[in-house]
Amino acid sequence: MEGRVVAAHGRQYLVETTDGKLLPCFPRGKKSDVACGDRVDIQQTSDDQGVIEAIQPRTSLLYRSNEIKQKLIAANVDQLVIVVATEPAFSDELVTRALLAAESEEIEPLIVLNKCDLSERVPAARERLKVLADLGYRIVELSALKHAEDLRPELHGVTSVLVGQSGMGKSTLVNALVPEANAATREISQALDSGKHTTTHATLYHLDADSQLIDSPGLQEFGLGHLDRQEIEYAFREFRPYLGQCRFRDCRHNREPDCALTAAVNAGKIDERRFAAYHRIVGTQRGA
Ligand SMILES: Nc1nc2c(ncn2[C@@H]2O[C@H](COP(=O)(O)OP(=O)(O)OP(=O)(O)O)[C@@H](O)[C@H]2O)c(=O)[nH]1
Ligand SMILES: [Zn+2]
Repeated sequence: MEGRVVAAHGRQYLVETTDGKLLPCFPRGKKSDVACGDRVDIQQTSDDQGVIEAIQPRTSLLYRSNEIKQKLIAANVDQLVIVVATEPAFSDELVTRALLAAESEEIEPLIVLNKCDLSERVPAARERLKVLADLGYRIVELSALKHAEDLRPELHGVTSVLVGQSGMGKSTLVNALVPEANAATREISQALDSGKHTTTHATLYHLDADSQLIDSPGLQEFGLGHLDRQEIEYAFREFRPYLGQCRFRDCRHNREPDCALTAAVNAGKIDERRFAAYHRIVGTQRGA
C-alpha cells in the first residue's frame, strides 16, 4: 500500500493511505528518517497499525539541524511560508536562516507579515523586511485575525510548510485557513496516542484537492548544521554572481585581498547586514 505521512510525532507516524484512511505506522528498523509529507510504501500489520517499508524519492526535504542532530521538518514541499508579525519583534536571523534553508532545497519561500491590522506598527516591520523585499523575496501582508483568506491564493496547487517563531500568529492563521484543524489535530493525537493535545509534531492538512498545508512546531532556532560553507554562500542569492571570483579559491571573505564579495559590499551591491549575517552563520557551523 502507498500513502503520505500526514503527521510525525517522534518515531510514530500517521499515514494517509491512497484510499483515504489514516493508519498509525512505525518505520522499519531503528533509524527513523521519515518526515511529514513523505510518500511511503506501507504494510498493514494489524487493523490499526502499519509499518513503513520504504520512503519514495523526495522532491525536497527541509531540515533544521544543530551540530548533533538533524531534524526533518517536512518532505516534498514546494513552498516555505515564513510567518513574522508586526509585533512582537521577530528575529531577522531566524528569517534569514529559514530563507537559506529554502534556497538550499530550491523551495520557493514566501514571507507573511501578520498582524497588519495593528497599522501603526506596519511601517517599522516593512522597513525591517525591506532588505529582503529588495532581493525579490515575496512578502504578503495580512491579518490572520481579520483577513486570513488573503493567503489562500498563494497556497493553491502546492504543498506549503508554515514556520514561525512563537507568538507570530501561526496557529491563528492555520485555524482560520483550515477550520477543521483543531479536530484533525485531536484525531491525530488520538490515533498516535500521543496523550496530550499539543502541536509538538508537524501536521499536514488538506486545503483542497491540490493544496496542502504543513504546520510545523514553533521555531526558536533554525540550525543549518547540514549545510557547508559553499552551500551557505550559494543560499545567499545575491552572492551568486560573485562566487568563484575571489583571488583565493578558499576565500573566507574576511580580510583576504581581492575578495569579490567584500568588493561588492563596498560598492553597495550587497547589503552589509546580509554580509554580517553570512559571517555569523558560517561562524556557528561545525568545523568553522
Ligand atoms: N492583532 C492581531 N493579533 C493577532 C493576529 N494573529 C494572531 N494574533 C494574536 O497573537 C497571539 C499569538 O497568536 P498565535 O496564533 O497563538 O501564535 P503562534 O505563532 O501560533 O504562537 P505559538 O502558539 O506560541 O507557536 C494571540 O494572542 C493572537 O490572538 C492578527 O492578525 N492581529
Ligand atoms: Zn572572498
